[in-house]
Amino acid sequence: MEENIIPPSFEQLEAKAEEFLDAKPYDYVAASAGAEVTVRQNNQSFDKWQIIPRMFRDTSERDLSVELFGNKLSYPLLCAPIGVQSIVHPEGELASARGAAAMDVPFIASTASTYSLEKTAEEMGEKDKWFQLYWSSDLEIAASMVKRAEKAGYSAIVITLDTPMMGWREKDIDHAYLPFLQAEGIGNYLSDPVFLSRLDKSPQEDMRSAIMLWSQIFGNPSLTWEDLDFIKAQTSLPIVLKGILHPDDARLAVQHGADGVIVSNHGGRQVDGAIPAIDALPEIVDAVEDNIPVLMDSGIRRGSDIVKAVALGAKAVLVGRPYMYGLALAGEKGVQQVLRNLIADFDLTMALSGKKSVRELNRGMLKIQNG
Ligand SMILES: Cc1cc2nc3c(=O)[nH]c(=O)nc-3n(C[C@H](O)[C@H](O)[C@H](O)COP(=O)(O)O)c2cc1C
Ligand SMILES: O=C(O)C(=O)c1ccccc1
Repeated sequence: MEENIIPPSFEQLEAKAEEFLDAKPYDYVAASAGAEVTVRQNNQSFDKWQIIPRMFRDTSERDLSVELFGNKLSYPLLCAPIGVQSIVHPEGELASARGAAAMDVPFIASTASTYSLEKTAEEMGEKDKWFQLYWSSDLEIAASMVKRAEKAGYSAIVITLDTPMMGWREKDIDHAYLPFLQAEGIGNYLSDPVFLSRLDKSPQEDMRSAIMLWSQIFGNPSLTWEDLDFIKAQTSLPIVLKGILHPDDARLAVQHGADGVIVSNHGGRQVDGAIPAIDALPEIVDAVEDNIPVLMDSGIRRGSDIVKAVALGAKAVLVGRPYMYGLALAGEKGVQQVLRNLIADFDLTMALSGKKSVRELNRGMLKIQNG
């Protein structure tokens, strides 16, 4: 890889991806819902929190690891589930999964992947991987995917609750861009025995009908808390609920037996005007009272963002768009470099704040501006 193909600055990385990609796929990744207020505030809200570094604290040896669901993670960092990655790079999720594995960062494979979950798992060998479920309105398909993920070696199931339908994404509407209509992002369906059994003709013979069926069964806006038992009954893996923003929903998650929650507004792609995830985090951490781990995503761009989120009580964070830009620019190596930069920045920021272990990060090290 050429020197500097992955700029260390997020803003430059994004600008470079914009230059490199066609407008449609770039906007699909970069843009958000509505006037894009939430995506901006996701980033700005981190600035409100200020770190108060401590001195003379022997930070020569540092431990960045955390424990989650009985597994040790090298860093409090995972790759967020991102669908249709083939729109920015032909190897899509396969390259991202390899890049994440090389950095010892768990990869969360999306239901809406272009490549099947089994193929992605193969790329990662024994490295930690989670599967993200879009809970189909065809319940047998949802069950089938969860069982396939467990069989393929995934160690947790993330259920995304905030996207039973796509948000109002003005740039995509303007471009009339829906990658699924070109059969991208439906690899887990085209490889699913239950999905295939619903078709009269195989996708090879009649892809249009397969895509039509996908569009009918993808989302499931009728789900309620009572339905969670259905998925729990399909698997022994921990269940993590993604898209939690209200403390009452975090309490409901605990009551209904979720094993973890991810505080997220989907990178601002669903409800424009939604609360920034970092602002929702502290109350949610308080609401779950250490019963289950709380993770967060939406706006993680630099090491200091990770320090702040963990200090506010997140056990780990997920990063989304930055690694997509790395994938676009340099495939597997690009993903690796984006993650390496983020981890190096996190390590330095933690050390320079006077902390030698992730366990030492706490709210006492932060001050809220004008607060
Ligand atoms: C192009 C794109 C596709 C996404 N696809 C999924 C998906 O398939 N499943 C999911 O749970 N979240 C999906 N997300 C949301 C991410 O998992 C994550 O919540 C968000 O990107 C985090 O914000 P960040 O981009 O600011 O880091 C997607 C995000 C982007 C940018
Ligand atoms: O674009 C997204 O944010 C997303 O979550 C998604 C949903 C369905 C298919 C692919 C991606």
